[in-house]
Amino acid sequence: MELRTAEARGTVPARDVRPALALAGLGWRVGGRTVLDEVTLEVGPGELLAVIGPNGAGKTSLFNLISGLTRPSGGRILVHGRDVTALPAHRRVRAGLGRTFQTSSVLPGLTVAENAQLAAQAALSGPYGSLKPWGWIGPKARATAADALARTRLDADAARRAGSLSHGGKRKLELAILLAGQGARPESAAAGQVLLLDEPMAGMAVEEVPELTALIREIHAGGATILMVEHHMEVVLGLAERIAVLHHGALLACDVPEAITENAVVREAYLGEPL
Ligand SMILES: Nc1ncnc2c1ncn2[C@@H]1O[C@H](COP(=O)(O)OP(=O)(O)OP(=O)(O)O)[C@@H](O)[C@H]1O
Repeated sequence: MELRTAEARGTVPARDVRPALALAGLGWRVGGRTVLDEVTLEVGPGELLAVIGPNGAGKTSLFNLISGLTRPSGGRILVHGRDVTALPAHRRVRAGLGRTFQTSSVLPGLTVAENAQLAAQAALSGPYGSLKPWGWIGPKARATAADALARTRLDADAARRAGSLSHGGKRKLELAILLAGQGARPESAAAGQVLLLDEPMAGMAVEEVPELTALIREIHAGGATILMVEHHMEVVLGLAERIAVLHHGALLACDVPEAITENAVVREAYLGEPL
């Protein structure tokens, strides 16, 4: 007897089941050492998936591979079904893949608005720039940046020098820069943004954590697919729909938060550290 799913029988509407981001057997070897070992993971459209793991597990290396800063030794990376493994970082950004960095990428001497505007204009101009002089900001970039600052509640600080913001403020500006760069591209908005957030809570004062958490929740609720590396377990458990656990470069588990916190192998990997 032929077994067919309800979707194949046409009793439920067909939906786009392509993952927003798919990693297939992704590996990275450097200096004779396997830093990442055949990582296979799918992030669904609009999903928020957190990657956790002890120090040195390979989380940043994984982000570097996905964003195109380093090339994998093996495996493939697909964004909305498109193979981006061979694309340079700026072409991946055009495919809808944006990233924040663990270390602040904010330009401290510029104003908050200028930081966001430059990101938007760079996205609009492409990797080789336009014929306009450096620093030229067009009306579309201004509007996109203003929208990103409003979404990150930085509009009141637009005229401030970015360097004068608190650490939390700088992390918010990083998010605004990411949103401004992505928002400037209608093609990536249509396809759905895939945002890689590298330890957004790193170095944050305790009182600043809830606001940034709420901001990430809002960006996610707006439709973005988010892959987030984060050590702060309260934030991870509060935001993530699924949690992937990396250990010694291999994917130990990937499941809903309740299953991960109960997982004995995961607990063992953390050597008794609280999850
Ligand atoms: N360019 C490199 N050359 C050699 N080894 C590297 C390189 N980059 C990373 N590694 C090693 O790969 C391992 C994983 O590092 P990675 O920074 O990805 O871990 P992580 O999970 O992000 O750690 P943390 O939580 O401390 O940021 C570490 O042992 C690191 O020393």
